[in-house]
Amino acid sequence: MALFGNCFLLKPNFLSLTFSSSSSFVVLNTSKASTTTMSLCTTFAPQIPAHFRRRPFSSLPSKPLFSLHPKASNADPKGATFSSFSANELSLHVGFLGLGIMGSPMAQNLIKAGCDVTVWNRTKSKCDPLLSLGAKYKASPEEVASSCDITFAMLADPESAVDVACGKHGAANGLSPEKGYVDISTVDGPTSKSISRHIKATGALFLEAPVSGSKKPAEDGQLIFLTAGDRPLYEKAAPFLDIMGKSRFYLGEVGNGAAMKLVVNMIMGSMMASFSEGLLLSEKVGLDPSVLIEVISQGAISAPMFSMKGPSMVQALYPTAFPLKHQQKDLRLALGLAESVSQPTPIAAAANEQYKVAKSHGLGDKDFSAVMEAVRTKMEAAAED
Ligand SMILES: NC(=O)C1=CN([C@@H]2O[C@H](COP(=O)(O)OP(=O)(O)OC[C@H]3O[C@@H](n4cnc5c(N)ncnc54)[C@H](OP(=O)(O)O)[C@@H]3O)[C@@H](O)[C@H]2O)C=CC1
Ligand SMILES: O=CCCC(=O)O
Repeated sequence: MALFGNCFLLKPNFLSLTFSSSSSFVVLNTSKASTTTMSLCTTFAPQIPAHFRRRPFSSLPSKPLFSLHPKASNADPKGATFSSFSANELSLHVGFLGLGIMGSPMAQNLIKAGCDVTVWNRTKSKCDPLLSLGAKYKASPEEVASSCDITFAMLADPESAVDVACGKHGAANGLSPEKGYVDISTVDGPTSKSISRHIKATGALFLEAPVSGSKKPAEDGQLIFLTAGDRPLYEKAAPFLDIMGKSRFYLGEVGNGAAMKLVVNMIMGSMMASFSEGLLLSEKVGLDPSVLIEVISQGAISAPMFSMKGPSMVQALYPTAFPLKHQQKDLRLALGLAESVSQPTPIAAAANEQYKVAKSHGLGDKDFSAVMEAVRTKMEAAAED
């Protein structure tokens, strides 16, 4: 990487970024040679008004921005063995609160890896499949937290995350020093900070750890954890995160994990709304949307999400992996995050309106790809005008 005046030159195959697994420093790997040079250079874009131009980077950050750890186990691809974890780590008692689409397979992977897992869910019947795999049951979050060393929570939204952590018979009542609480739910930073304060008032440690990845990655132990909070708890929970996920980022102070997750999901929600518009437009102008999906899959805007969800969207089928109501919640929270720093986000705001319409049509429990039905309704209404 070189800086030439205003130009920031990257040789993508020559320099690859890797991240040390033992420290939080970003490492530049210069081992791969290439002649390709890509430039992000303000002087190459004189038509862009100065105040919109990208400011040149003056140097690499002097402080690490985050640390990334790839999966630290030598688990086989099916998740059958986890021999890199010591008996000591796996002997910790682990609690799991919230057994929805995500929580159930995550807890199941912990049980299958040999962990001692105690579960609780508001709707008790959802515990049954896990109990038959060997999990223990407690009747409240408080009882789970008091019987476990680390308690994970995977709840629907800020309200339920607060209630389960801080409410009557909430986890905080069962916590004490030496214990830890890891909240995996997607919530906003202020909510996460408030939960953190409650948890830490008990002497226990707190980590926020929302995930990227949906139902299938949860089943396959391939989630991406976006963690922030007490570093000692991050280290203690790492073997369990590695059972449930393929990588983990440690992002510093509580709120940073939540913010990262909301930014990712803001982009995702806008992408899906835009993809829906494209599928419907292609059909309207006489193209085969299935061919559009194939064309996209071969080009620069290819994304697993389009290839995986596109074929069922074309058939107006939306089998739920990520509920639409949660995507709308994330857009709402992301817009709040943007507002807190006075950043305009008109694209996300427009996408959010589509999800709100879809929700009002009773599609909240369908997959978020059902936003296409809101786009379709608008298109049909416009055709009638
Ligand atoms: N599905 C996905 O692809 C992904 C989801 N997420 C996020 O993970 C979280 C969980 O998602 P997911 O598993 O899909 O959601 P689900 O709707 O399937 O599960 C939600 C869970 O929260 C519980 N819950 C809801 N309200 C309350 C309440 N008031 N008190 C106690 N428990 C409550 C539900 O209990 P009950 O069974 O009784 O209803 C259930 O266990 C959300 O924050 C979501 O945004 C993150 C990444 C991917
Ligand atoms: O919050 C949901 C994220 C879904 C995904 O990352 O595929």
